[in-house]
Amino acid sequence: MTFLDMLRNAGSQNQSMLCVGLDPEPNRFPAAMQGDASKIFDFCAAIVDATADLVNSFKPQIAYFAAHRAEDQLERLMAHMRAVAPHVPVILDAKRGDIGSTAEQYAKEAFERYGADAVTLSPFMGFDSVAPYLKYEGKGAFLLCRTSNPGGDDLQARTLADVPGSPKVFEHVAALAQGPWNLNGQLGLVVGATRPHEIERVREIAPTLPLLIPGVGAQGGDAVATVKAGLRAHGSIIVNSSRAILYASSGADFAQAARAQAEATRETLQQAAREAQR
Ligand SMILES: O=c1ccn([C@@H]2O[C@H](COP(=O)(O)O)[C@@H](O)[C@H]2O)c(=O)[nH]1
Repeated sequence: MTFLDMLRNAGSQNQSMLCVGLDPEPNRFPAAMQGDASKIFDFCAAIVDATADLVNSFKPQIAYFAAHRAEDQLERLMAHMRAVAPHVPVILDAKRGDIGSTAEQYAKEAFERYGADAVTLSPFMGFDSVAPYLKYEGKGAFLLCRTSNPGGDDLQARTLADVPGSPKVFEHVAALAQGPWNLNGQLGLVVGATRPHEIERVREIAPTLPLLIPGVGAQGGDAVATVKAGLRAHGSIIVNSSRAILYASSGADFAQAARAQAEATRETLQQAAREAQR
């Protein structure tokens, strides 16, 4: 089954646009595990088990594993997600971008080593840095377009004077992903929930692409405005929240608290979708 099929199925089975982000920081684990990087798998698996029926996807962020030499735990977690929630796609947040020969290795890492269903990529090095991922049939690739961080303005909001219509950089990325770069319909875009007006703009340019939208929760993005902007066209949306769910409680009840927070966030998103459809 392709990434897009899985996303559609999980979204309708779980009635959800929510993606739970897996950004494990051992210093924020509950007392019995605190500071212990060998517990990364246990912590994340408990979150996955508690939320698998509430999400349309999971998004492990690879830096949180690699920083603790815990790639083996990420491999175990990928296998665990496949076992307990085979219908839920997993987006590996790696934000890779490199020359073609190196990109081939990164693609192998994401899709063969970790068995991800989709990956995040930086488009900054151009199409030949993206193409190796598209050789993996049915896998998804999300290009950074208009990111949630303040520094996203530094380059993404600049104007490209030598491209017809003088688009901003993020508009050009959206147009490339909707058009010439999207050879087999595998591309999506990353757009921050902190920028609902620009989600609208991206939707005008890229009406059919799936949008991965981080920034609700800890970064303060507007979940309701995000859904209304993202659902203006036909593509699906994946609204990520990581820390607000993972660390909803610092106690032994962290998994139950994560479930409650995920449930509330899912309901906020669904309610916004209902209002948008009125
Ligand atoms: O523009 C972007 C692209 C990616 N991210 C990633 O999403 C999560 C957000 O975590 P929160 O705890 O919900 O803030 C994190 O993994 C980022 O690396 C992003 O925030 N913005």
